[in-house]
Amino acid sequence: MRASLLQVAVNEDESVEARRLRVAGMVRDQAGADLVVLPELWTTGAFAYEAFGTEAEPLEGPTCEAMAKAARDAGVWLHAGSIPERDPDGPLYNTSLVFSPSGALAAAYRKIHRFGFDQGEAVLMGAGDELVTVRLPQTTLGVATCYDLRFPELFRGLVDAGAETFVVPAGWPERRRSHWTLLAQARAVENQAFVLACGTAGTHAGVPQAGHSIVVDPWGEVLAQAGPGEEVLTVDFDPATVAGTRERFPALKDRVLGLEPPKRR
Ligand SMILES: O=C(O)CCC(=O)C(=O)O
Repeated sequence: MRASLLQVAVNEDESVEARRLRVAGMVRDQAGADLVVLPELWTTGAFAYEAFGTEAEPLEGPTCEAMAKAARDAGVWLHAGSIPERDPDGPLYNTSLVFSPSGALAAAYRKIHRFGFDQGEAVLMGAGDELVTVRLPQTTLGVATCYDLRFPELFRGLVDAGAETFVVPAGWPERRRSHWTLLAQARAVENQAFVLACGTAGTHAGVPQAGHSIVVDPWGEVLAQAGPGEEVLTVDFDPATVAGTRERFPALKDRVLGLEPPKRR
């Protein structure tokens, strides 16, 4: 299976419209890949808080339309990263979109863990409450977004739902790049799954982005990692490795669930 992670540069000197057009072209160039992955909030930038409201769009909006068409033109599964979603009956959401090679919207995932503590996404957007998996011919994807990477229980939930390959679009800041690599490897090792984590490059809202998108195998080995700038990271991997690893080293079968809290003495 061939995956291409498009580590898009998000800088303020490019308009959202221009970037949308440019990224659609980048997706089209990936014809021949099985899966193409984009980062989190690549239209606005994950830290461009004031743009969330102005650029938010419904699931039938201009980004979805452009990405559906790009997926169809390239004939690829496309995890189109996330957009600020405007729900007509609710708050904004940070919503990831997956398109099939026919351009149909196969899944939408509203980010569960919002980043920012008492500012930014955490106050401007609503939280999703549903895990999402997507069945591809080669593997079952489990989707998560950026800050979700810090919450192992979400990934365990995805494993229980059948996930073998995690796809994690992000807008991870350079300041915490070491956590990015470490957490991607940890999620792969503990769940014996592939991790495809695609971040942004560039600087927006004064926040330099980490880049360094990464693909990790179920043994925790880094199969490929990007540098800091805009880059297409292409990797060939065998999804059957997941079943093989889980069979040969069956740690997931030794899980003990529902542990009691410590008793007071
Ligand atoms: O957890 C982190 O350090 C970064 C998270 C983040 O930037 C996000 O979720 O947008």
